[in-house]
Amino acid sequence: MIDLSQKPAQPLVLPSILAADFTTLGEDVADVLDKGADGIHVDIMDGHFVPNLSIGVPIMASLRKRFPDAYFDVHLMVTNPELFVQPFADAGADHITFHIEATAGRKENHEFDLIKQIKATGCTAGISFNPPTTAASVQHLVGHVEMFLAMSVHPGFGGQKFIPEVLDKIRELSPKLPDTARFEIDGGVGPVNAGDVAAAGVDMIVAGSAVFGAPDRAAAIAAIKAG
Ligand SMILES: O=C(CO)[C@@H](O)[C@H](O)COP(=O)(O)O
Repeated sequence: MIDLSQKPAQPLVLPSILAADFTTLGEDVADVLDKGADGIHVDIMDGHFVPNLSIGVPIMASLRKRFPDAYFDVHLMVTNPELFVQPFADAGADHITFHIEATAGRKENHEFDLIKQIKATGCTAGISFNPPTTAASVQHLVGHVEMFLAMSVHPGFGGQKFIPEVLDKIRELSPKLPDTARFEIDGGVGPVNAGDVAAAGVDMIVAGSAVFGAPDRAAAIAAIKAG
């Protein structure tokens, strides 16, 4: 089980189930957990915040039932995160991340209300920011969330090309995090650029196609961790 308050010796790898085969999801998840994945990244898309749909609460509940000891990192790419925090927590999420962009135009301090709501469920809380969003936009949440998640592709789809400019934002923000918070990256990461993202200050790597699409998933996970 991942403890976000502890810095891992090597980056943790969390395969994104968006790249799994949904007809054999349970087997795919079992396989990557067996082959060294530290947890599973669960991408939730509402077709509004991002131009795509993914999965909902029943899949999260089924995953938790089948994998009682696995770590599930839920990433809400949705316009109204407050509607989904409790349902995903009840379904078995360990951690819930929402987007700072989803708080734009909402009432003042909406992000703090969301963090409080997530923590009240017993989950840890994370904040995500898209490639065009500055590090300064989330800096006020240092000390309030257990995870910062930098999107290194425009959210909505797996298999996109890594946006290297995101590394500058990670270099800027990661030194400001307390030892008890983690920095995660998501999108276009695999063995070829894992070393660069780790050097920039990331200690949790979401990898979809680079893991589920690899001919040897154990080797892919090991290579991402090794950097
Ligand atoms: O959230 C997203 C995309 O919105 C990611 O989790 C991707 O699904 C990661 O997939 P790869 O880029 O690693 O294939």
